Amino acid sequence: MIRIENLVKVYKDVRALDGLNLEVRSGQVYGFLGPNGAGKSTTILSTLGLIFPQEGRIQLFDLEVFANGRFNEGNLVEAKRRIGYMPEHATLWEFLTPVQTLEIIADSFGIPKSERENRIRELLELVNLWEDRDRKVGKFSKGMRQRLLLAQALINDPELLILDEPMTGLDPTGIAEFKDIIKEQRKAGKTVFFSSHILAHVEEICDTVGVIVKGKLRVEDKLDSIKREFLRKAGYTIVLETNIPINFTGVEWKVTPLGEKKYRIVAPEDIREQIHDFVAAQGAKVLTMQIKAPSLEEIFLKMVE
Ligand SMILES: Nc1ncnc2c1ncn2[C@@H]1O[C@H](COP(=O)(O)OP(=O)(O)OP(=O)(O)O)[C@@H](O)[C@H]1O
Repeated sequence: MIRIENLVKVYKDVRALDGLNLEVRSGQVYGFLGPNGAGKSTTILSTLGLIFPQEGRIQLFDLEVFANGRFNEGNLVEAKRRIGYMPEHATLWEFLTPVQTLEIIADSFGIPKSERENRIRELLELVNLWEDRDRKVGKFSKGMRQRLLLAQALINDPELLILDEPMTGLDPTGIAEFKDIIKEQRKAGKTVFFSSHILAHVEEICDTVGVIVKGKLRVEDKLDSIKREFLRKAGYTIVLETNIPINFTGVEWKVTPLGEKKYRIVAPEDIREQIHDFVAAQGAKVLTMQIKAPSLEEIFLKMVE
């Protein structure tokens, strides 16, 4: 649905995108993670033709929208008809109600009046704002505003949703509600690409995560695979009983004698195989084994280091 190759965007003296490669496939919920200033908004704005990158290639669906330093306007317009976009800093008309807001957006997409009423009701029910349909948006909480912005992004029944930091500033209830709506979208067969600088936002809902750091994609994988990979780098503490003094040299293990025949081994990586070999060769016994797996937050921090 989105294919980005070697994208470069330089703002004056800042190289915001430094040869970015990224691919979002049909039906995926893709979490685009990265610390503040990593280049997430720049990627999204480039993808939608809202800013001009200098180099690289962007394809949306099967349409080439950017190549050789220029946008293909025809392809871009065609692609954008099939996309729903929620910007990071969007404004709402404070004196209008959700229904009035969506009527204006529906008109801008040329949705016929006969379909408009049903479509708006359907969307407001989906984002849990139907009960508030006649209240002024100016009185809405951050969570309600974000849900209304999402309803706006969905007005044209898009195949691909692009959401820039949609959960930032929401409280835990707001985040849970927003995640539920995204899960519904996935069930309905939509592809969702959303950015965040908070790892917890991508948990439970993303199939794939891409991590951008300083304008480059550092990791692109399934969340489970990323977790597994880091589990191999977890800390291991094993207590062994053995008649033979342990003397592992040349490895980063810390061996501490714990009284007669007992040793504690602390290692910063998965040493189960080596311990197994030692136990098999020496007839030693494993008394306890602890694995200190890094939390997702620690994994993320390691990736962006
Ligand atoms: N219009 C601009 N002019 C100059 N520099 C810019 C402009 N927009 C962004 N930048 C710089 O480009 C880099 C990437 O910014 P971008 O907004 O894409 O990051 P981000 O990952 O979306 O960050 P955040 O999570 O804070 O929104 C940053 O160093 C930023 O300061």
